[in-house]
Amino acid sequence: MTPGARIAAAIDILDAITAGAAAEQALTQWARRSRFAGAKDRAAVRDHVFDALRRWRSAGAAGGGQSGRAVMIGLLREDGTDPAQLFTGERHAPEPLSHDEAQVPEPTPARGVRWNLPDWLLPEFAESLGAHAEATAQALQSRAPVTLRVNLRKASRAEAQDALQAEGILCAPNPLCATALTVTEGARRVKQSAPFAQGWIELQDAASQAVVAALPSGARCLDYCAGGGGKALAMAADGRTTFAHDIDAGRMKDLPSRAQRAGAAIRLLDRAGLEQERPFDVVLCDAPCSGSGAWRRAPHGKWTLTPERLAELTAVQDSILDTAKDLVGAGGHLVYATCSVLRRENEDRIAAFLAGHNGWFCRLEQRFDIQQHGDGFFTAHLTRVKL
Ligand SMILES: C[S@@+](CC[C@H](N)C(=O)[O-])C[C@H]1O[C@@H](n2cnc3c(N)ncnc32)[C@H](O)[C@@H]1O
Repeated sequence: MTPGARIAAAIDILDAITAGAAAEQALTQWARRSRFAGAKDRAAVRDHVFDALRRWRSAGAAGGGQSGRAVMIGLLREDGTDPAQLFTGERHAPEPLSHDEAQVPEPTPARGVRWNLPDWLLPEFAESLGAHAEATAQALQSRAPVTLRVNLRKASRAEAQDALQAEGILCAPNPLCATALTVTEGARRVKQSAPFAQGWIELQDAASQAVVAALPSGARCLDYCAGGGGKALAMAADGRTTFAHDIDAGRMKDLPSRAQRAGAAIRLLDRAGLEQERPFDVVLCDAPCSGSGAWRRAPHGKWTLTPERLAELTAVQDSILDTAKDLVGAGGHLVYATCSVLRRENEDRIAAFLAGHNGWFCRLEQRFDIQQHGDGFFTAHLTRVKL
């Protein structure tokens, strides 16, 4: 595909997203009907679409509208490319710019446009992040690093780095966690590499790894909201006896094969299994959240979150902590984590838990800022008082 044809594809996909499709679904549907597109084309189109979603408001302002076409025009302008060079109408490129489209709009000073967030979220960001609010909103406008977790049961970080380098995948140690490597070249080949096949590495954000590395000590650990099991795998690699649960067991379907690849033993527990196996020394609740700390990776979430949905999420978070606390033994720890930067999903939930439950104290609350090395995360350690 020509560069212009890739832009045209991105415009179609963005229009499908605006019409209500989920971003991944719109990309998959485009890929299915575009068999001619090679791996590089698909990657380039995906990058255009995700860049546009990260900067939807500012790109729309620079392109003079809210359509996929206007947003792509604006995105090119923001990146210093004259859109007329690519909007040629030739070889599947978008039609040339109209007279109106060729007029570059005056830059707007509106904060929601500069921060590329919906207006209702601006006070949430300001209250949650104070002096860091603007920098956080800015950080969400660029791509996230590709980060690996080295499985120290199989290889040291240096050994994994060398093995990846031998396959042309270059990495640098990530300062957020001793198990983390940031991929600097060859990220798209990671899943085909021998270190991946042999269970030496997993794809995992560095702050996510740091949350597990900071867990309180305790031999029997439960990942109560395990999902795909990224954190359970990290717990098991740390030598803990690891159990995994999720209200939606289907989300854990790949966990047994991932654990086998990693050489880890993880027991999946349903509700009855939880009753049999409790109490645990550490129960991690990596709760469902807005995902605002990871909106670089899933930028559509910025525009689909609503105040109502946020209120629903905080109710789910409270209920998860309330149920999971009963699985923790005396002197044990209930650990809360989200990949959100919003106070309402973080510190406020811990305050609400402590206000409603006697016999617990909070030993640690830690925020991880969105930055070059990792996503935004929050974790808190609640300890059950020994009677
Ligand atoms: C943020 S994701 C977990 C991601 C996972 N820990 C990882 O590191 O890959 C949250 C998970 O919580 C699960 N969940 C939602 N409500 C729950 C509940 N009441 N009890 C247990 N799990 C729940 C969801 O199905 C989802 O898989």
